[in-house]
Amino acid sequence: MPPHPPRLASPHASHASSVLVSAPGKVILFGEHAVVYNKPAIAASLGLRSYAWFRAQPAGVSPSLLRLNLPDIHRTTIEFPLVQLAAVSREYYYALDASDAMLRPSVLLPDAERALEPVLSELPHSAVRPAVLAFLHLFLAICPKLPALNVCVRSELPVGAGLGSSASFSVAVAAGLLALASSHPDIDSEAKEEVDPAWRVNQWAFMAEKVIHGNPSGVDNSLATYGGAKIYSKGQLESLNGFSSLRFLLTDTCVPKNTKRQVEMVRTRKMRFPSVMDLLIDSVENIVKECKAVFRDIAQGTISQAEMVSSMEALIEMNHGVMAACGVSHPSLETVRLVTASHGLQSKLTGAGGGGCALTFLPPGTTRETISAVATQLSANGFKCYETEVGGSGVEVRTQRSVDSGNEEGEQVAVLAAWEEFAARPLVRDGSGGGGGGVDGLNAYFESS
Ligand SMILES: Nc1ncnc2c1ncn2[C@@H]1O[C@H](COP(=O)(O)OP(=O)(O)O)[C@@H](O)[C@H]1O
Ligand SMILES: C[C@@](O)(CCOP(=O)(O)O)CC(=O)O
Ligand SMILES: [Mg+2]
Repeated sequence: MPPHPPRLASPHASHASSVLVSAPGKVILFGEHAVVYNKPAIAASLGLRSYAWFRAQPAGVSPSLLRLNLPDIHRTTIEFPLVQLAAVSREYYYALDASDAMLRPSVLLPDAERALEPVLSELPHSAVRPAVLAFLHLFLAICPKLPALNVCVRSELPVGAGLGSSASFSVAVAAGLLALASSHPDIDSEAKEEVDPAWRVNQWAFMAEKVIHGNPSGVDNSLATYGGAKIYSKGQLESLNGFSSLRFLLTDTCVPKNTKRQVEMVRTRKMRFPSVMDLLIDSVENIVKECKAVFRDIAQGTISQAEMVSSMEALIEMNHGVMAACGVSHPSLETVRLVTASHGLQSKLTGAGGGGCALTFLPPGTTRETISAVATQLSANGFKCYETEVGGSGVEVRTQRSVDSGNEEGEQVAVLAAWEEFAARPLVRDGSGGGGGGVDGLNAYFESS
């Protein structure tokens, strides 16, 4: 650990790069909550993504700042003068457990969190604190030279709805900071070590998820990092052929839920009634095994499509029932189930439950008319429907072309305009937008890395 406050990066280094990262949300088909107890879960990345744009602070700005723009959570903008961060950082680094804390992903220990308290005390909303604390932990640990940055994170995902917005936020932030750290000659950090970059992103994102969730299983950040349609079990991912060809409707009940609270609730019930809860959790494991067998059988041609559909529907119904028994359903989720069942479609909660999203299985051949009729009825209940692909790419990191060098003034202006648009895009839950507005225009300025 550095025994003294870190040396700040030279504030306006001309080689400072900007980075645009995107990471998907996820949908859990089977296994939420049980996965916290080391049971397997079946999950896939979603077509809805979070985008984090990191820009080096323009030359001439004083004082040097970390400016964090999080419009999706109460339109938050926070500025941390770097001298203020440097002042708290001595305690923070001291409190990190290992002497090589910067060399490997490290959990935010209570003393390190306490050290950050002076810069956190005035955060207005409860949703803001975990996100900012997670960001600061990664920023200080990954970039100990404290570069001056503007950071904006936007999401196509509804926040707090069971689609893994916290994990896609965590993965995007981890990947962006690691990319900056490895490309910035003024920032010496672990990023120069020879470790699989995706592994490192995933591990740091897991640390951020711990700040936000308390006790995450790791399934969400793993899917947001690696993408695809997978079985997740004890930190390992296994591809699951057949899953990504299935279609689902996602319904956000717009009832806010908090994953940390939901996970704690299940733990409390498990401590109170272990003999009951252990069986429920084991039964989720068996549902996952049955689902895996269905995918195997359909791939081998030993069951018909109709048999596959009827098995999936039964498993969805059973998994939801078990989750309800664990105490994590909600009247709004039961309404989704009733509405979709009246059209012959099965639904279950997805994610932490207690509100948030339900997933409805759309068997092959479900007509457009049926989907529209269901969506219309769900909307009439105040819910919001998403039809989205599953199994797409994981985290993507793109670095900005040489506009930071100051040679291309016109392009600088255009990038700034794109930034403003990116930050001002309407919120998903406003019902007024979402879906990538302000992101498409950025493609011209970034290249894959
Ligand atoms: N785009 C975002 N910007 C800032 N913070 C975010 C964003 N997305 C998620 N978060 C953080 O994650 C929390 C929601 O996490 P969680 O309760 O796990 O719900 P979810 O099911 O969406 O992951 C938010 O309260 C916030 O702290
Ligand atoms: C309930 C849980 O299984 C999934 C939570 O997902 P989400 O935050 O509701 O998107 C918790 C976890 O796996 O860490
Ligand atoms: Mg979450």
